[in-house]
Amino acid sequence: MKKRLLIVEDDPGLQSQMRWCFSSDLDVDVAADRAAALALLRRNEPQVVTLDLGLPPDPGGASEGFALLDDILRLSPMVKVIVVTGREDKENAVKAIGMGASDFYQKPLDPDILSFVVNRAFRLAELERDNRELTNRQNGTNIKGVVAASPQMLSVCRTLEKVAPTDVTTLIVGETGTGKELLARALHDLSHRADKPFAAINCAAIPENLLESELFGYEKGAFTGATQSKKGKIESANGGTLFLDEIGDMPMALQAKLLRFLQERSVDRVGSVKPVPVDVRVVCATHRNVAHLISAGDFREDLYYRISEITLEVPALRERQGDSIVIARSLLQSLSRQMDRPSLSFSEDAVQAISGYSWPGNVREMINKVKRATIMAEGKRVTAADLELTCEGVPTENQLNLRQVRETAERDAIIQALQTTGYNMAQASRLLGVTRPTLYNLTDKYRIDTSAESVQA
Ligand SMILES: Nc1ncnc2c1ncn2[C@@H]1O[C@H](COP(=O)(O)OP(=O)(O)OP(=O)(O)O)[C@@H](O)[C@H]1O
Repeated sequence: MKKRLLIVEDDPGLQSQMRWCFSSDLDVDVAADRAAALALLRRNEPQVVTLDLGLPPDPGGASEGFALLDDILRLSPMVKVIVVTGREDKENAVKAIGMGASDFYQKPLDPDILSFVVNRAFRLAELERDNRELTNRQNGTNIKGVVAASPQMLSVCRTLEKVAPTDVTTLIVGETGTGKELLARALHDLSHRADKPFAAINCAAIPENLLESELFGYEKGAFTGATQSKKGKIESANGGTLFLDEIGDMPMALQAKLLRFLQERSVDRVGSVKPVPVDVRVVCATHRNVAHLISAGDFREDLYYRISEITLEVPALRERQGDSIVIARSLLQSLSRQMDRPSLSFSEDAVQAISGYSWPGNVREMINKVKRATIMAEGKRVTAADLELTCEGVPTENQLNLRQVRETAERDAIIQALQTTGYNMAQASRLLGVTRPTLYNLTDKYRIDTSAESVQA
């Protein structure tokens, strides 16, 4: 693939110096403002962008540059953005890196150093692309209970498999119903602690005054009604894994006590002054935005750093290409077996509705809908109406360009056709109105695994 660089710079002198610096090795585009930069990003899909933060209408400040950085990373998260700042402008450089820029470069322009920084960014983009392709090629997951076929979820599963054998404190974040608890259990099951207890507690479901004694336990006489001593969840997980669900909802006072436990690895039961040493691996989960909680003063930053030695971000179901139909099929199979209605399958309109729907309640919502449909279906086919579904589209402003829209639609249609025909290439190619060789070319192009066995339940 040809290397393409987008230079965003409003100073005509610097524009031509930079163009001169790179045009012998790279395809170079130059934009002087945000609108032109976004148009070139959509049209030419550069792998690397150099971005001068001081752009019109705020050439002396950085507001327009930051807004553009945000746009670029939203539209094309894999692009490497090198932020170009003034000589003394360390603060903005740090802020840009925090937002997701991959590097920064300080003026005045030194062609050798800038070339070095730009080449390094191209190398990084290339390595990441190779890595993504490798991940896409290895389809399927062996994690018990997790059904996944999308590159996004498979990548989460691979990270989980690497993290599980270690004792690092792991934070799992993701919308409600995405499978955070399922993954927390998988972390335990794949660890050396698997034959020891997995103790889970939902910090949002227990009233504040009870949560402390539930977590830390209490001594006899610690409060009215404490007729005998009781171990808390932390102690009962000894040797195993403690799962703190909805950690974002933990009251401030308890956050301090939890932090102390994480630092000292011993618990103080309520009403006791003798700490009890405990060996647990801690996994936390939340559907809330912890950064927002911290800035609102509702979550301790020091505790956040303690619990997030590794963070697993579970994508929403709508962001996982091809997963919705694979999970729906697996659910239909198990639920119809449970309800004694075997051999149910989805009709064509149901398959389309499942793929087109945005699943705001993620897998949990899907379980409810498939359960309902299993009860309601009249024949052997479950229809979109049984699922109470209608189709939705992706908002245009979140799509990079027409090519991306076309390719996403093409990939989804191929996956759907393969799934509908049980991965029969001849039938799928007829359904899609293309020849078999064309279908093989397309599955190669999109790295779609054509063997049904690769999609595991
Ligand atoms: N990839 C998956 N494959 C199969 N089942 C799944 C998958 N992800 C989630 N589930 C199922 O969906 C349901 C909800 O999952 P889970 O409780 O783990 O979500 P959660 O993110 O912890 O939700 P919440 O934030 O509301 O606590 C569970 O029954 C779980 O087994």
